[in-house]
Amino acid sequence: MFTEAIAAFAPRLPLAVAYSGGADSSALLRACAARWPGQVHAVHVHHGLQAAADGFEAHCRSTCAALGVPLVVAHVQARHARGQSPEDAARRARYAAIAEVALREWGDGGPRDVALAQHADDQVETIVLALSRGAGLPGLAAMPAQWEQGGLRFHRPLLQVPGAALRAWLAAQGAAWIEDPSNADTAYLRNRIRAELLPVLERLFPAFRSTFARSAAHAAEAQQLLRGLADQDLQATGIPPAIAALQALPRARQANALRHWLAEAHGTAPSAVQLAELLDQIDACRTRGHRLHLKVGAGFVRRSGALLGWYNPALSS
Ligand SMILES: Nc1ncnc2c1ncn2[C@@H]1O[C@H](COP(=O)(O)OP(=O)(O)OP(=O)(O)O)[C@@H](O)[C@H]1O
Repeated sequence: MFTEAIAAFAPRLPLAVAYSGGADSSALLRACAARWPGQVHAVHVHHGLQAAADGFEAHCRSTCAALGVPLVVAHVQARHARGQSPEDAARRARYAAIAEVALREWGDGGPRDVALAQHADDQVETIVLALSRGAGLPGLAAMPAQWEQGGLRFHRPLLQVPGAALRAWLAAQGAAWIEDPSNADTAYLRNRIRAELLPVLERLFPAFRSTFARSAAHAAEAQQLLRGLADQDLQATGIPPAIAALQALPRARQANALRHWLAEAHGTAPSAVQLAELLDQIDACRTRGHRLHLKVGAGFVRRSGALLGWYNPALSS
């Protein structure tokens, strides 16, 4: 399964592999370096978060030297904002650091494609986590196999490969990797899902990796349609949206348009309760003197004349 996934992977060359030193990215790096000799780079992100980070970097340096793969190390200090998980903050900081390395170190003729080693088990964990917090379609769509950011194209070529297949391949190569101690830390829900839930799913639904992935793909497709609809509706309502134009839309379309407006213009997301309250208020807002002022996401939505507006008092002071 792993070798088939590598054979089917068709990035632009040269290619960079995001290499943590862990099992998954070690397998990806070795397989890519063997498939495209002299055309593969590695990038390692040193997280100031863990005491062990220096050891990870040293391991990556010696492996890359042995493989003849040029390695760049980027240092980040990921701090998470309130309401953001430390893992999310680390992930965002990591992708931004990789994009910066690409600009600074690789330059013209250097890699523009970057491969990440998330696999089918990671995808299932992402879907289960999304379900557990009542996520909508964007969350259920889970991780995309490809996206663009900072002028780079990121790929996840292993999303159909079970984690065990990667480790089996690596062990057969006699290759060493680092076991990140935080992967066994049961304080992280993701690790408990991996250790406790995945074995049960395996027993009850042996095809769960591919069926869950299919559901995620359906969600991603539906989300694309909703995005298109929100774009159309926001063209009609304007940005920020006019209250009367919102009222002309069915409630579910108002909700969809409002979610997109808040996410794209303000980087914030309403809770289900906040959105329901906002929709009720918009519906009730039929007279000139009607006030509207509600906590929404990380700030407030208020009426300003014929329009809605969003502000965050912490940012505007
Ligand atoms: N410190 C890092 N430097 C570079 N790339 C990283 C780093 N951490 C993670 N990645 C990339 O992001 C992918 C997903 O990261 P995640 O933290 O979910 O997995 P991981 O447990 O670190 O994976 P691996 O077994 O490859 O170490 C990794 O497979 C790797 O390609």
